[in-house]
Amino acid sequence: MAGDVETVLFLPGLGAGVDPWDAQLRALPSGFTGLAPDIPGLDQAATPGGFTLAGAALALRDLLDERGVERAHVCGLSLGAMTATQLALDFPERIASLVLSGSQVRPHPALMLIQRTIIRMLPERTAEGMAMTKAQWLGALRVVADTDFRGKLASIQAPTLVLCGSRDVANIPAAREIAAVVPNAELRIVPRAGHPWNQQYPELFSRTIADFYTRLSAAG
Ligand SMILES: O=C(O)CC1=CCC(=O)O1
Repeated sequence: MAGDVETVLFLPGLGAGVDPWDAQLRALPSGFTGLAPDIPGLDQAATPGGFTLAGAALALRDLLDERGVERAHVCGLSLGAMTATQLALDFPERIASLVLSGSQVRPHPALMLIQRTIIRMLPERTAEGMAMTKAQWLGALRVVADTDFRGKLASIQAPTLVLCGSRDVANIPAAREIAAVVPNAELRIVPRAGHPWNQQYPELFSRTIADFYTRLSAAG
């Protein structure tokens, strides 16, 4: 942490658009500051091996080095939450806490296949609307599909808030699994919320994480 100010590193989901964490950056409690980079390497996802969670975690560790941040609170949604998990596994000493929303442990192969099949049929302009190409989108989803955090999560020591919208039904089993396996985790299933609920209910998301960070600060 730089000086007395604690840093929250926000990591977005796929195709989250411009400034997806705007509301949360503005609503951080006093004593906290935010960083909200893109997921590193995602622009290379069309090339096999061009984007990996381990590569993204390494680049984020380098970003923390550049900014002089010794330990960060990391808050991720979806692919961002999976990247946050990888960062916590690879560089545990750099992680003050985790917020994992709509994350995954071992994505269901059939669901991933269906998702990729649908995306292949979409027009290119759908991906352009997410500031990606279809090839990058499919490449990133291949990385998601190949991820398997089973057997690894129990080593995470950082205080962890696991979140999932009650309408994000595909990710609720993973949220329950993460909260059961990570030793210092708490779970909140958020009524009426969907998958990208930091943008759907920005004030509620901001209050939820602010409460978590304030409790951590008070606990010292
Ligand atoms: O939307 C994303 O970021 C990709 C993804 C990971 C888990 C999930 O449900 O979607």
